[in-house]
Amino acid sequence: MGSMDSLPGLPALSACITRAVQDHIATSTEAGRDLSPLTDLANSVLKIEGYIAGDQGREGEPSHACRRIPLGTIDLSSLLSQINAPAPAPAPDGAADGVVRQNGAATNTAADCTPDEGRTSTDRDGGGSLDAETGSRSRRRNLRPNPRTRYASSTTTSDDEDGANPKRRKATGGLRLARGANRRSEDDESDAAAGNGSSRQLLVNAKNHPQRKKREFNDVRSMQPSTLDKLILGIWEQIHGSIAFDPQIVIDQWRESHAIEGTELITGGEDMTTISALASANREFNRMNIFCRKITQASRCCRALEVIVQARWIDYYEQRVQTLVTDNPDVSLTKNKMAALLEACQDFGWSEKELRNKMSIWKGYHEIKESGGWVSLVFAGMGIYRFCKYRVGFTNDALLRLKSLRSRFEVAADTLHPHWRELLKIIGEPSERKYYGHPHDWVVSDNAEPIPLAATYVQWDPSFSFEHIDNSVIDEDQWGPADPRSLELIPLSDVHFCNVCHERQSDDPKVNACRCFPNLYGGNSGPCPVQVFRTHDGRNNGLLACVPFDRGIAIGEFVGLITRGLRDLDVMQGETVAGSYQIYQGRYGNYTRFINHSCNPNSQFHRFSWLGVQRIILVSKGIEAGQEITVDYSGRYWDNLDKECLCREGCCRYRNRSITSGSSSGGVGQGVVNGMVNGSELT
Ligand SMILES: C[S@@+](CC[C@H](N)C(=O)[O-])C[C@H]1O[C@@H](n2cnc3c(N)ncnc32)[C@H](O)[C@@H]1O
Repeated sequence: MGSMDSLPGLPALSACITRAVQDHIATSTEAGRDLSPLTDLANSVLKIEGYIAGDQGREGEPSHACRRIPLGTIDLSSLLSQINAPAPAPAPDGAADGVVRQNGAATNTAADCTPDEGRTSTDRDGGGSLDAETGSRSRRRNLRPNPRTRYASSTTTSDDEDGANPKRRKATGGLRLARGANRRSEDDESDAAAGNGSSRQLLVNAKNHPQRKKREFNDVRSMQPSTLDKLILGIWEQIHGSIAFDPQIVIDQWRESHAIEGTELITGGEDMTTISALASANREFNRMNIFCRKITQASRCCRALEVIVQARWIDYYEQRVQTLVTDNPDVSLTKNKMAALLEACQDFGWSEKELRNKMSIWKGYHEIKESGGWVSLVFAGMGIYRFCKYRVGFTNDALLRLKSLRSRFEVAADTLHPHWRELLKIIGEPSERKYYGHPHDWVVSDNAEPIPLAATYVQWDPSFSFEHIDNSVIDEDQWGPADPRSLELIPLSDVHFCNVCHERQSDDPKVNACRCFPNLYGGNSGPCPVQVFRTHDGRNNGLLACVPFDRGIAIGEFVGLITRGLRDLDVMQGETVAGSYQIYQGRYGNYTRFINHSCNPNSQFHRFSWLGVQRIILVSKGIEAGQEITVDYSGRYWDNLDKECLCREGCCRYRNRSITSGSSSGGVGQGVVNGMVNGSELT
């Protein structure tokens, strides 16, 4: 019988099969499926063997011999015990983690499945125990117990959150939704404590929040997005990115580069010592950063210009062919095309082959423009070249998908980069801006024109208005200049440390060392890649993720008017040493106001302190690009809402309820009566 050594490739195959078994166990457990056939074998070892069909046998063996190939064994007891038992500390050699033994040797299964052979099992899966709330990809990774997941335990105390009492997490997964009686009684208790039985409240789950997955050096995503996905993600990232897109900068930069002393940085190039000397001085380094940023911006505009001109060239080429066909009706189409091509070759100074190669890519740009509009070309970034060169996934469906995104791209681009269309003037295309205001002043849908936000509320509130703000505003009539969210009655110091990572916090990026939620705090926040969208199922609007939000990433802070004493309006309620305060999003706030409820949500509210001030932030539990962002409003909210839940989850807790009176405003809760929905008590 052949040994694994003598059959190259089989260890990898074996590892893949083993991994499939592990995945099956993991996903079945998370989905709550019955694993009894396996658990009955909990003390056993699963042996995997294969046959090679039509195998001629090895030299010296009869050709009809059916060769059995040992593909390894899986220690079920170790695998199942990780799922069912409290998490042990990670074994340094991965031996406790679904180890596969092949011919006696312990082998790292995933490493064999992927090209990065050098990884140890500790490298690979570093974090996460089995967790019911994670997306399937993370679930697979989370087979390994993670000593860092103390927040996730349903038994953790608030001490845990401060890091004072780290406990191992229960394998049941603290992020699992508490359901039924337990959940309701928990809610009721908190209600009673707050003396707030009648308001609709969202629940901040203070005891745990989704932990960000630590990116490992060798982390390989098991499911790579398709090339079209990458292209689309690239467009969203460029639109929401930190680099301002303004074609004017190309011209300004050109002028500036000749006017300032640093001209030699781009024109001289004669000696690198000039650059080194400049960089060594702090001031000069700073200047160099700004210069470099401007050049990067300019280059991005130039690259966009190049792509749109090349796509436009295809239109001109086709027009030229048409003219030739009209002028030479007796000449075949192919010959007319060749004639047009050769004319162009002369002007370009390229060979026919060179031009044909380039044309095939430019035709790709042209097709993308026809579907996704100029906006998708302008913001596509470098990925577009590869997409058009290799045409992986460049199908009609892909083009239809781009078409459905076109107006969504335009809303984001027009509102975040108001001048981008100026580039289109150069190619003789209309350049008037279509969408004004804030990105979230528009409600988008696939395959339909965006509509103004106010139009989607007018049936409940004819005078609806909503101002988008980045930071909460203190209602001074109620609180004076003091911020009731402040965690210290008398501020002891101007220096603040994070109560999670214990690092220094500052709005100045040079001073800040807290990286807990870097997209929100620490000086480098940008526009959040989300859009308000039309739901068409009775929930009015909702919030859509344009890009993926990995588990543990903050989506946004719940901001609004910090006030108190509001009645019959829906508010988020907070609690600090100063007492109770309310965050009211009725007239101003941010995109967190548009998040709908789900009984199986993909985000959750979480308390965080920034610069000594309590914040309520929305943290992702793992959200894919294009998914609706949802949160669990909690029983306290639904107890006071005369409406059925439309989340359509199998585990829905608030559907088929008996509705007592007329539903609040018939739809969205932010109508005439309630002005704004939300409410939570921060206990
Ligand atoms: C914070 S708002 C969310 C945004 C809201 N859909 C809108 O268009 O403004 C909460 C309101 O949205 C509606 N809503 C949210 N989630 C829902 C759900 N799962 N089922 C039914 N209605 C929901 C309810 O009217 C609720 O009062």
